[in-house]
Amino acid sequence: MVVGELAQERELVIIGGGPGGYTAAIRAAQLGKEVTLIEKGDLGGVCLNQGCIPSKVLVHVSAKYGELSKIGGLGISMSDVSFDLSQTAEYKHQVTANLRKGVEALCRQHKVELVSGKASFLSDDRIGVENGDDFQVYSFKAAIIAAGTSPVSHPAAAVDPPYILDSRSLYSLESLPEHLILYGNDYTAIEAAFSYRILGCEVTLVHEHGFSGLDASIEKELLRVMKKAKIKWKKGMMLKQAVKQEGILKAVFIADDGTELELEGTHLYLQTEFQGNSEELGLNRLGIKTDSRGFVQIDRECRTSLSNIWAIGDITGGKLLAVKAISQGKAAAASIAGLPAEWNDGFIPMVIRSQPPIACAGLTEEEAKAEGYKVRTGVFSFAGNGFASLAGQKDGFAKVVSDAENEVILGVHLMGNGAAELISTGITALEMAAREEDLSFPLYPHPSMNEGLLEAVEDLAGLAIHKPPSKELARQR
Ligand SMILES: Cc1cc2nc3c(=O)[nH]c(=O)nc-3n(C[C@H](O)[C@H](O)[C@H](O)COP(=O)(O)OP(=O)(O)OC[C@H]3O[C@@H](n4cnc5c(N)ncnc54)[C@H](O)[C@@H]3O)c2cc1C
Ligand SMILES: NC(=O)c1ccc[n+]([C@@H]2O[C@H](COP(=O)([O-])OP(=O)(O)OC[C@H]3O[C@@H](n4cnc5c(N)ncnc54)[C@H](O)[C@@H]3O)[C@@H](O)[C@H]2O)c1
Repeated sequence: MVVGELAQERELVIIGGGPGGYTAAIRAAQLGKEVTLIEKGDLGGVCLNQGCIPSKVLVHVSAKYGELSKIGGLGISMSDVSFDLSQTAEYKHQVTANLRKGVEALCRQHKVELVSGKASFLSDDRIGVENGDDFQVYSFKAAIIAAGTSPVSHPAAAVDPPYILDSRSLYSLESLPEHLILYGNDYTAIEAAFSYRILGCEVTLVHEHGFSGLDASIEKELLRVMKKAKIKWKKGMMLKQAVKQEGILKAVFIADDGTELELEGTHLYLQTEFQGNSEELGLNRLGIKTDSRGFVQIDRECRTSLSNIWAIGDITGGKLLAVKAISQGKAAAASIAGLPAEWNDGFIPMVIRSQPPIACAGLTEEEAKAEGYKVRTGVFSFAGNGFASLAGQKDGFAKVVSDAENEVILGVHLMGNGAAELISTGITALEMAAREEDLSFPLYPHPSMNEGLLEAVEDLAGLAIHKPPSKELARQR
């Protein structure tokens, strides 16, 4: 091993080039800091290379494939429709490679020094970086830890890895699974259920509890759409054991009353727990406070228990989302630059790319009631929206939850085409503590899915135009 003799002096070092780390690097450079970004694998982290982007490539491809069966009625005819997962994989590689190149170019343009290698702390102001036989030492004034998490393997599965999938291997399959069993109630399980089912796989979704965090009416619509897509679904079952016997994967599930369910499949996805990648960094040696799962404890500025070290993204636990890592990256950079800084965990958008997608922010009706609000709700089905109708995408609805006492919007829940884009209006409204009128007064493009949200807001006062009156109102008239 070649060991650098002297510690090379740096101002700010960032460990991990995922969405948290590279956002922090660019923002800190914009704020005048000299930045060194250390990455042991690929720039872009889990999000770009295994997570957000690869999963959404499959969502996009399967949605296009699914549309083909409906285009006959539009006057377009096509023959010889086929699907080839290896070409999709090639497309995914091109997309991720281009995005990686983009991140690398941006870093260079902002004069962020990129260092390849595995970092670990030697002390509270020095870091070692190992790359093959080379070992370099850097001293720093400030550091940001953005090293992400690792999945913890599920205790009930004793099967070879190719047949057992976690959220990171689910999108790197070389061939389509014949029968994919998904055990989980998370975004990943739902997104994969739709993508793989639309591409022709048999899909069974099994979980112990309901889909976490969804408004009950959205969950009901999700189950209806899943049934329509022929995704099999079992609730209230816990995985007891998964084994591979004579080339067949067998998963045994057990209900509270002891009833067992045995499923045979080709692949089994297991929703796993995660642990922070703190051990390899030597955080315990430094005395940086972590919890029992290796998640680093931080304050509102993302500062750890050591005053010159910040931590951001998945390694800080809580909601493991790129959207949070990005917000924390900007806050940490601002804090290091001496600016007022606080990361925003107010209205984290919850997006599930089911088909059609779900996007929610703020309180569900059930949460608002539990918090003691006098709640009123407005609901508008996309079946009544002109654009949804012409695009043949009438599934889903918009629902708005508001405080009946002062008309302040408390939550926005969408399921329908374009929901992930449309939710930004809801988030802005929530962030600005908008009242119903703030959303119903502005003009909305026509025809567009946006009008679905407008009509849900109008429905709070029973004034949606493209919705029949309630039976009670119709009787009164
Ligand atoms: C299938 C899937 C779909 C997802 N979809 C979404 C989505 O739609 N929206 C969303 O917001 N989030 C999504 N996520 C979550 C998202 O990927 C993570 O929240 C995000 O990647 C966290 O970013 P991060 O920067 O904290 O860490 P990571 O992206 O995990 O990056 C950490 C980086 O640190 C590097 N590293 C670790 N240790 C060291 C070391 N010792 N030295 C040097 N480098 C090191 C790693 O190589 C890695 O590149 C998805 C995840 C998965 C798996
Ligand atoms: N559309 C999306 O936003 C989307 C889609 C897919 C996956 N994801 C993200 O992908 C990653 C993997 O997703 P997942 O759904 O498999 O995992 P998850 O984050 O939903 O959690 C998996 C398990 O770990 C537990 N857990 C998570 N964080 C914890 C913490 N800090 N302390 C204790 N327990 C914790 C959860 O309760 C759950 O049992 C996550 O980052 C997830 O948020 C996001």
